[in-house]
Amino acid sequence: MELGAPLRDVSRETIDRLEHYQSLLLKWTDKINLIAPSTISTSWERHVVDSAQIFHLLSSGSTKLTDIGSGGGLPGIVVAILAKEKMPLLQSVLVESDQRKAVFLRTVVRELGLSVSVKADRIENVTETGADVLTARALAPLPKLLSYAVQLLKPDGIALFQKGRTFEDEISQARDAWDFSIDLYPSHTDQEARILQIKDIRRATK
Ligand SMILES: C[S@@+](CC[C@H](N)C(=O)[O-])C[C@H]1O[C@@H](n2cnc3c(N)ncnc32)[C@H](O)[C@@H]1O
Repeated sequence: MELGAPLRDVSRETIDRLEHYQSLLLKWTDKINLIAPSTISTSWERHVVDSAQIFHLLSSGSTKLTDIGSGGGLPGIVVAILAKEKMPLLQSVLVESDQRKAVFLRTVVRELGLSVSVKADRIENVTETGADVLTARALAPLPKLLSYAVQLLKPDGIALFQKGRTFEDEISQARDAWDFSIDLYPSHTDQEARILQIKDIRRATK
């Protein structure tokens, strides 16, 4: 197994936990389609390593992370596994409206002893606000993600969104309705993808 750059400096225990998570993900995917069948054979790189990149973009003082539309726990569970070793004060909330996926997420949290609570609800109903960091992967177009960000982040919080090749179009669309500052990071797992680090998000005043 190729660890990938985002996992080179982690302990054997953390790799064991990530492998345990991957095996649960593959086992449950048979029944509830947590990842696309076409990505099963490349799931380590495509999902685990891809999600681990997010951990390296957290600021060191982060204590409260919210991951929305977590699905099978990407990136939220992977980030929480890395945080268990490297950022033990980080507490995460994973928001997932599909009840079966929420059961899966709670199973992983229990088996791996992670500092994570799972909200089996729609993002729009979440009342825990004031997150330091908001993450989302494969959930919604950027303008929609920004509306979730203003709902859930503290004023100086940071959003980390993983986007594929449409990232430039999504950013320019979002500029119609939102003001924000953004930094783009390359993805280790997909040349065409970017990680969008966004802050100072406000509705645009026309
Ligand atoms: C395409 S999946 C992506 C899952 C995961 N983030 C990943 O990268 O594999 C989107 C997930 O978001 C959930 N979802 C979509 N809209 C939601 C909403 N409004 N509130 C909560 N969960 C939502 C869906 O149930 C689904 O599991």
